[in-house]
Amino acid sequence: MSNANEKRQAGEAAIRYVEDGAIVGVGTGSTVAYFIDALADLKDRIQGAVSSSEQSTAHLKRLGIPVLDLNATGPLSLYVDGADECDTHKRLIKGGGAALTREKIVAEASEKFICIIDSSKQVDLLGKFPLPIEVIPMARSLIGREIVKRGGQPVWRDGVVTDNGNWIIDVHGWQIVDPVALENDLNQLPGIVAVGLFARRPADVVLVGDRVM
Ligand SMILES: O=C[C@H](O)[C@H](O)[C@H](O)COP(=O)(O)O
Repeated sequence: MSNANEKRQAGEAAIRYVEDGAIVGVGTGSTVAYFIDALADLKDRIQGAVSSSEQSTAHLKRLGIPVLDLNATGPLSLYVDGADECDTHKRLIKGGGAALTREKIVAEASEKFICIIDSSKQVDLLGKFPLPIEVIPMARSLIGREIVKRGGQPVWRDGVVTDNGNWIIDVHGWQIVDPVALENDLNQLPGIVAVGLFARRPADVVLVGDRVM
């Protein structure tokens, strides 16, 4: 079961990685919400944030933190985000909140990725949490069939439209022994926008509550 106290501790602990003058990449979700709250106390000491979702953008703006365009900022020094699962190599499943594609873009643009989680997210093997995949709507069935060929059970997250206007398929039943190989394989399929596996680009630091993993 997830632990709100550990999420808050992790969100607040991540603040120690924020340097004066920084532009901070900001993820999405309930753990990141604690980070955004804490970041507001530093808003006069940073240039602003690059956001990974409309939800985080609204939260940042509400607290008076400038939201900047990644095309204008160039590379970022720091990205802070939560996860749905994290293995011992800091490889992640993300996308429970459907924000995976923009999260992946901001993570890729950032030098350091700090992942903030509670202890319920720690696993030895990724895959108990259904793997979210963002797909172009017309490719939903095509991708569903490709997933079945690979032994997964695809479930359309009916009614959910991502910030990019696409759909989400959650894949149940995969025990992900080689996350890099699966990520690379799925990335080849036309119609997949992004896979919620962060294995090619794992986190650099994982905070479980206020403790470095
Ligand atoms: O799409 C959502 C994101 O990947 C979140 O970072 C992830 O689902 C974890 O969210 P939470 O901190 O609410 O558990």
